[in-house]
Amino acid sequence: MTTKVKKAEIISLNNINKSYNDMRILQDISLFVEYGEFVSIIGPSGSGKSTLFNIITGLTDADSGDQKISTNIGYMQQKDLLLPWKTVMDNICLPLQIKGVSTKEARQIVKQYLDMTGLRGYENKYPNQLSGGMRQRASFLRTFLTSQDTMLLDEPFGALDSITKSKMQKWLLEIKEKLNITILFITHDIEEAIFLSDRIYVLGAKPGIIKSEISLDFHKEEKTMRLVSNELLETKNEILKLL
Ligand SMILES: Nc1ncnc2c1ncn2[C@@H]1O[C@H](COP(=O)(O)OP(=O)(O)OP(=O)(O)O)[C@@H](O)[C@H]1O
Repeated sequence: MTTKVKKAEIISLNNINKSYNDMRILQDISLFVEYGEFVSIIGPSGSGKSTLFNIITGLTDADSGDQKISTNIGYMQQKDLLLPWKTVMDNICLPLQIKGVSTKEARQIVKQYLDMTGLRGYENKYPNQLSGGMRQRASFLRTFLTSQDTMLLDEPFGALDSITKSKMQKWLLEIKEKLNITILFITHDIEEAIFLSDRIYVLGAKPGIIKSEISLDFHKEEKTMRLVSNELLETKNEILKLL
């Protein structure tokens, strides 16, 4: 028997509750994320997933409960929020400039990541000249430069066609290793969650409660194998029954 060695918990929520206008949105949410993990949250529309991210990042206060965050967080929201009048390079430089880094230095920093993220050759284009996948890469790199530790990604591939989505999922796993980051990820797509994650929290709606925590131990090293395995169907059915 193998026992899992627990790594450092860098995000830990205990019994978080949140209501809007007397409507309970999140109820007794307890979850954790360990350093280096890829954790997904899957749940129906309106189950409070984005609200949970807003609470973790401090954009919204919980009504009750405890949270311990011991990591720097970059938050990539559902909309890519790239400024249409700025080039890709200038969009990505923004968070660094806001931190006080000079334009010249910010550009030098961004240049180091262009090859790794597949953005080389696109840096002088404007967001409306990019495909959906490229926009998400630019948005990802901009978010990464705000934190460099932990990324909260709210349905980053929700609007992409299935071929681009599949490429971007593989890209994300590669880039996660290269950048040595932790990811907390929201998705509606069960196969996407199974492919990408080390663990999944399944959220129920009205109110948003955690119905299950699923560890994905199969094909941990070679995640593409998951998509053709028997375990995929079993796990997919398990999640479908919960939703
Ligand atoms: N600032 C707010 N004021 C009032 N109600 C809000 C506010 N933010 C969110 N809500 C409500 O809280 C509920 C949960 O919203 P939230 O966006 O967190 O869900 P979600 O699971 O992320 O949904 P989706 O998957 O559709 O993005 C919804 O009913 C939403 O209308």
